[in-house]
Amino acid sequence: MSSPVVVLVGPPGSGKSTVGRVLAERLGVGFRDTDADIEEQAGKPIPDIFVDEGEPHFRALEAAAVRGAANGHAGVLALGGGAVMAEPTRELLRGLPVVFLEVPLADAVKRVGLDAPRPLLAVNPRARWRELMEARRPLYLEVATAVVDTAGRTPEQVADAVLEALELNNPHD
Ligand SMILES: Nc1ncnc2c1ncn2[C@@H]1O[C@H](COP(=O)(O)OP(=O)(O)OP(=O)(O)O)[C@@H](O)[C@H]1O
Ligand SMILES: O=C(O)C1=C[C@@H](O)[C@@H](O)[C@H](O)C1
Ligand SMILES: [Mg+2]
Repeated sequence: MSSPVVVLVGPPGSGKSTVGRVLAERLGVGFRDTDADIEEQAGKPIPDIFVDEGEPHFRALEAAAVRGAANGHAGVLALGGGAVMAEPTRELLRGLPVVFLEVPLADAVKRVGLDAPRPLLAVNPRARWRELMEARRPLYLEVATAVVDTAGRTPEQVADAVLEALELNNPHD
């Protein structure tokens, strides 16, 4: 069974999806994003899943999506921001090259404010983001084999730092 060459974890706005695509292109491998897998399977956007079926249902779909991708996808894999909250998911990630993309609150709020709606950050995004990070930071650190700071870096620079952290060959060097 094939497994990912890089798994990206981190909070909303850390750039997992954006950097993941850059990394996949650099490495010449495929890219998968569990958020996209869930939307495809459910046939609707994530905010609609939260509204129609609730967060617990979304988390169950997410755990299944990570299981599928961690056991069959040989490229770059980006996880949803909350995927690491599930213990079975953290267990699955053990032994895989997992990079925690760090981002300070100010940058994250700037970034996610410009992007698609995120149900957990719909109200009072700054306070919510801080709360999420407090609960999740230890979990991101638990699964990570490397931590990369994204502050003040473009997605391309973050991709370079990820390759360096994992000692993977960067075709751009
Ligand atoms: N290093 C960066 N510098 C500036 N903007 C960035 C950077 N990385 C990502 N962005 C922008 O931030 C927004 C959020 O990025 P992205 O969707 O990749 O985050 P994510 O970590 O996948 O979030 P989620 O957990 O919600 O899936 C996008 O608009 C993206 O273009
Ligand atoms: O941080 C979170 O809990 C989430 C992040 C997104 O990637 C999506 O998975 C969803 O919006 C939930
Ligand atoms: Mg994403």
